[in-house]
This record gives sequence, structure tokens and C-alpha cells, in this order.
Amino acid sequence: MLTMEKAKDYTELSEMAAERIITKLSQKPDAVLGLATGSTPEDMYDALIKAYELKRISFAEATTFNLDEYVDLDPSDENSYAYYMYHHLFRHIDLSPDNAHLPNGKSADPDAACQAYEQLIEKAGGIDLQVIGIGLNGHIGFNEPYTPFEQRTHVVELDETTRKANARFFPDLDAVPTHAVTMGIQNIMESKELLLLVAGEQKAAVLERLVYGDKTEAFPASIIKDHPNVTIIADQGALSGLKAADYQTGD
Ligand SMILES: N[C@@H]1[C@@H](O)[C@H](O)[C@@H](COP(=O)(O)O)O[C@@H]1O
Repeated sequence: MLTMEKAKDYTELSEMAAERIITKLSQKPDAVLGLATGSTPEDMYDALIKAYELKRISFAEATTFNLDEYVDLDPSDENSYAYYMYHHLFRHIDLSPDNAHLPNGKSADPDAACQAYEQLIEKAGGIDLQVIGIGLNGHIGFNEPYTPFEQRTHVVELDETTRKANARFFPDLDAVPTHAVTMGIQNIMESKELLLLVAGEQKAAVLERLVYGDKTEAFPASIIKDHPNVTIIADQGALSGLKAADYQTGD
């Protein structure tokens, strides 16, 4: 079932997304959370930190798995996703470092590292709630267009468009890694619940394609319509290409 929730702006979207995680942790303190990076979830993390400071939630029993990580960036590199997570969330909360997982982008044996990551997820009981964003080309995690839907955790060569979109975080385009490790589309689909966040007018065309377009490997996010429990939270800008009836009633 796909449910669409409308936020009036990015702030409300972030609060709504945080509330979903707060509810999950209240019902299941040892929940396994799938986390994402990028600009979109930044304020959701701020809202979660606030909720933690107000003692509304604790992460003491929780476990987290991130979707992806660049290849060859050290966790201390401020452009690595390990650093992003530490900076935006982990250092502010009571999540045990032993329970905070990201793919290993620095392994000498990347395939073995991908398998080990999957085993950790399995051992934790699978992901209860996976937060995802969407790239301008429809990628989820770092699963670029034409990634097979059955793909599991793997090393990817990043699209030029993705490297350009993410260059804003780096000194220049050349500094953007060419490869990343990402959970596969299959792993994302195996999570018990999916929460897709879409913010801003620059994402209106991708959201429009996701909602009205066909399921195709050319547009990786299109697969999520097959997931049994997916919620899209989108703000007004992102929703600007949709007919109102399509998001007020859900689908
Ligand atoms: N690998 C990440 C994705 O996990 C993220 O969801 C997406 C959108 O990012 P943003 O939220 O900055 O638009 O692109 C990045 O490249």
C-alpha cells in the first residue's frame, strides 16, 4: 500500500518524518532503522535530536543501518556518509556506536564487505523502517538507473549526473568519488516499512514520474510501488506536478 502525505514545507516534512521514527521507537525500542543521507533528511535528524533531548525517545536499544557509503573515503573525511551520520545524528544521541552501521567503502575485498553487511542486517532481524530519499534520476540509495531490481548490496560506479548533483558537498567535481557501496534495491524492498522523503520543486518531476510512471529499471524508485507498506512524505514544492486528488486521498 502506498500512502502519500502532504507537508506544507520542508520543516513540516522533517517533523512528520521524525514523528514516524519516534512512533516506531516508542512501539519498539529495539527497532532496526534504515537511514539515509543527502540534504533531505538533515532536518529530520535535527527533530530527532530534539525529541531525544526532551526525553521523548531513546536510541539505547536501537540499531541503525545506512543505505550507502562512498568508496575510498575515510570515516573521518567530512564528505563520507559515516562522518555525515556522526555529525548530524550519532554524536548527539545515545545510540551505541556498536549498533550504528554503514557499508564499508574502504574494504580491500568489497564483495566480502557487502556480504558481511547483509549478514549483519539479517542478524539484527531485518530493517523495521527504512528512510529513503530519491535522486534526480530516480536513484534510491546509490542504485542508479538500470540497476536490476533484484540487485543486493554492491559496489556501483556513480552516474555522472549523480556526481554532479553531489558535487555541492565537495571542493570540486573531481573530488567526488567515482564509486560507492549501496544496499541493493532488493534489500530496500525487504525492509518491513519504507518512508520516502521528497522535498522541493527540483524534485517535482521525479515525484511526478514516480507516481504516474511505469515500473521500470530505468527509474529505480518506481519499484517501491510494489512494496506492501510505503509512505511518501512530500512537501508542496515536490508535489507541484501532481493532481491534488492524487495525494489528498492517498493511493
Ligand atoms: N546517495 C544519496 C541518496 O541516498 C539520496 O537519497 C539522494 C538524494 O539526495 P538529496 O536528499 O540531497 O536530494 O542522493 C544521494 O546521492
